[in-house]
Amino acid sequence: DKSNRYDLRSSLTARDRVGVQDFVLLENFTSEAAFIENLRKRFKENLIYTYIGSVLVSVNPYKDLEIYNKNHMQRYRGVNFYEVSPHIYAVGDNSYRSMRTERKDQCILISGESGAGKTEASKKILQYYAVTCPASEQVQTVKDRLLQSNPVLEAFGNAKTLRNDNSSRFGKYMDIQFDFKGAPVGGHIINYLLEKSRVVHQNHGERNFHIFYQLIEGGEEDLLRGLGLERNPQQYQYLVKGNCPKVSSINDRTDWKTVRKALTVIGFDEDEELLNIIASVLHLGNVQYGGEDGVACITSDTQIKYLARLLGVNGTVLTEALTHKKIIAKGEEVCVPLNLEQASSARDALSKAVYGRTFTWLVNKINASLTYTDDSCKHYSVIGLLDIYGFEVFQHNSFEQFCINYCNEKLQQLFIELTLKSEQEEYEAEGITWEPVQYFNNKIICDLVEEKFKGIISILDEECLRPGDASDLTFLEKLEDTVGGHPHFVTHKLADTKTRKVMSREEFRLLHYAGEVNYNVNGFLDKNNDLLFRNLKELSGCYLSFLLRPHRLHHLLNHLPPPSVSAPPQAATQFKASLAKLMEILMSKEPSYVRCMKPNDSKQAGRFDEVLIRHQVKYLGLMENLRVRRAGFAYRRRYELFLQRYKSLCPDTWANWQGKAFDGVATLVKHLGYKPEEYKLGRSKIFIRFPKTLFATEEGLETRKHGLGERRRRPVAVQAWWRGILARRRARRRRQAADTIRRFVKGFIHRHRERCPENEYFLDYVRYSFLMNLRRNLPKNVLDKSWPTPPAALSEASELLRKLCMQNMVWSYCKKINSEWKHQMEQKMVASELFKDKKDNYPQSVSKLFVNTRLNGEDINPKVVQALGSEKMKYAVPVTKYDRKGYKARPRQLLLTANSAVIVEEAKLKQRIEYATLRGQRSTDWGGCVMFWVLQSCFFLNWPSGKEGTIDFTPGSELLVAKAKNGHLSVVSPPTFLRPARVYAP
Ligand SMILES: Nc1ncnc2c1ncn2[C@@H]1O[C@H](COP(=O)(O)OP(=O)(O)OP(=O)(O)O)[C@@H](O)[C@H]1O
Repeated sequence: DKSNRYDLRSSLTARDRVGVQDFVLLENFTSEAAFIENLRKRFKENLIYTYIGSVLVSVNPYKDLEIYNKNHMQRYRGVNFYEVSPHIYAVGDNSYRSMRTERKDQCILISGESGAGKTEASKKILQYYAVTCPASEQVQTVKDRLLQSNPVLEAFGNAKTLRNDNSSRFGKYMDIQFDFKGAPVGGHIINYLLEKSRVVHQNHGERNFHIFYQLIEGGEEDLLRGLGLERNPQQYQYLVKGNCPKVSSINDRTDWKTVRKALTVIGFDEDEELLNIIASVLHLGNVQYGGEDGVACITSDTQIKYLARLLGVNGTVLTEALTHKKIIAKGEEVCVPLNLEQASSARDALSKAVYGRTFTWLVNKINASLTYTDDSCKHYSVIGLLDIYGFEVFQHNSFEQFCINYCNEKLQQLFIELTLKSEQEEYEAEGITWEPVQYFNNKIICDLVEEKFKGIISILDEECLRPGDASDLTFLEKLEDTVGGHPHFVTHKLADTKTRKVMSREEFRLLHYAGEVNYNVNGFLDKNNDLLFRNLKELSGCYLSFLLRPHRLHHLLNHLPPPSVSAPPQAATQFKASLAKLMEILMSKEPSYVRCMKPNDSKQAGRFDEVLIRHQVKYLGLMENLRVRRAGFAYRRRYELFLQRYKSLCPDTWANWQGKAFDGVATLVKHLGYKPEEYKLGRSKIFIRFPKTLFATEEGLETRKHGLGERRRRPVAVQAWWRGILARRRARRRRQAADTIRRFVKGFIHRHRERCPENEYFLDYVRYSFLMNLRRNLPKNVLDKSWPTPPAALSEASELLRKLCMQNMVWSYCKKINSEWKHQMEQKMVASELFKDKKDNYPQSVSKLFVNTRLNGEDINPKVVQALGSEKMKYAVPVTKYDRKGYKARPRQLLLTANSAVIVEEAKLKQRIEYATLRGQRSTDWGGCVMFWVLQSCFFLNWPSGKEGTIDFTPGSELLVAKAKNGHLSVVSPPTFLRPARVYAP
């Protein structure tokens, strides 16, 4: 993984870095022109993705780019958001990882106008999960079904429009459920506001839902014959309105095969009935009316025959239902014929209702096949994908645009709720100083639309339900009366002259957060009513018989027109309720945003229409988004969580931090080298300003985890085993210690008794410690009288030992006495007799040995040798030589060594010199009477007898022997040289 990451980083070429990858890094981040220029620059290089913090902005390339293969998927796996070039896979991966690590449900909200690439983006995320998430055999089935749900839903819910050849004509929210291992195990889809009007009418250049064309183009001959269909779309009124049955970018025949296969994967076994209904809708469209006096009658019964067969209804009842309506007059039910226009409306209403319910039923079937049935996995995490129509602003905007734009207001409200507002509130709550960002809170517009009693939807419902001649125009008047003063509402009547010029009298204008939109009220009431003529519902028992079988789709009953007394919820109200539910779902999750844009209106690759882009930048609220990102902090986490996650990165916080979490985090970030401008510490959370700071930390963690993980996995078993051994060892030691203490105490109590089991441990211990003590403190010499005090039990043995020791010392002492020593002793004895109590310095002289010279009869001034103990003094060495008998002494030499000063006979000296290696100076000139050699550690003076002289010793760094001016012999010597430590006194 790591090497992969480096590969990837190095693959971030100069091209990848065109402009900025994240708008947050734009120098001039408040300039819309700079924003668009960055988009343009990147788009020209086929870099269609750019971030605003964690929001992904995507521009539809209208061509296949080589950035969606498996290699790419693998590269984005587990890689931090900012390490690689922006991509839809990074968003998918980020949500997936957050879900896994933080155990929080996620949602990815994909918005943008028709053709901007929302559906493609959601499919890419789904494919990413299908490829990269772990899978078992069962999971593979779920993955397949999740993927295959797309072609089915697209066949029934998508159509070619002017803006998009494959436009989703419904909103879709899809939950992907993951088990604890992170494998996708199920899913659930909620659909919103299918554009049913397309079944009966299409604008020029547009088509009906794909499935009709697929069936006619791709259906096998037998199948078509059975359904009473011809292989020619031109034959069907519902397929010719847009005058565009064939589209070059669409291959209906292959798509048909794909859909059939997908239906099999999903486990769909009612496709025969499904196709019957699709064919019925086409036959219904071909029901033609004629008639006189305004009374409608069906001109040909061919369609009725087919319909009766395909739907299993009675032909006469169907004919009656398509040409009459029931009304209650004076308490009685009366059957009233319809005029031509009314009959056509009834027919179209039936077609729309049939198709709409079939679509809902299909979604339910898909959901049933995606339901995860394993009971052992009750707790799964969820990633929701919302692919919903973006803001729509056309030349003529109607009820559908009103609903769609209302939905977008709600989503913007959610965005504000989840990011902008809560962000600022959080900073305040955490005590973090932050300049508040001014943003437009669109709640005021949401309220204008949805408020109870006073909102536009309530007023519309009221008009639909009130008795009397309610019409689209009376609805408009009602609006003027009720919300006329609202700052975001204008009508022709209320507008200033300038606005009046661009508004018709049938329009009202809403000032949406993204811009102004004029809505034409024509058809508002009908579309909101969405009702079948009351008597058509009687058909329901048969024409939708298979749908109504309880075990199949019992809930469809709820969607059927209710009995005449209680009115069904109106379309807008239903939509409002389902949006409220959606908001609730999204609110409980952590959102990620993908903002899709289309670069031009002609579906062309490489064309970047700045006007169109500017428009989208505005109504996607991107500049607002960027402003907030730049002012705020990119990331925040509770101290406990932050510390828990990153503690291993600092030796002070690893493995456990004992103090407060706040202090731990402070220590940690200090260790990580965060700069003051990069973060702030709030009351309970750390706030990190730039994503890159966090990602550097994340990377550190990854590296560390890699190391730790390796080490941790292998030794777990060893650790457990070793811990067991240590614990047992500690327990054994504790037991032994307690036992020892117990025996010691008992022994102490019985210490004066004879040796017995109670005190034997104690006595042994005492004996042992006495002997050890004695060994360390034996007397040093025969004169030393010290002896450790024995314990009572050992006094006798101690005395015996003491005597033995003394005898031993005396014996060794005696052994050392040689004849010379013996002689000394005798001398000392003589001296004692002579000087004891007579000479003051006698006591000090006792321990001093007589030097040989003296013993040899030499007469050396005692001062000489004594003084040799100090180097700083001046020493006189008077050497007058006589032997005892008065003969001239044999030539003598003064030998000064490190320890002694002795006069030796020349002959003996020569002998010594032979042993020594002569290294040093030799001088013969000291008043003509001195000969000396300087050896490494001593020097010799050749001293003629009867001569007197003075030697001056001075410490110095180098040995130097010379005749001084005053006639003395000057010896400069290093401190270690010629420093007699012990001398023999003469
Ligand atoms: N990432 C992409 N790479 C290549 N082509 C793309 C990409 N995204 C979108 N397109 C092209 O743009 C067309 C429209 O995209 P898509 O159907 O996803 O738009 P949409 O936003 O879902 O529109 P609608 O709201 O009408 O459903 C696609 O059919 C495809 O041809």
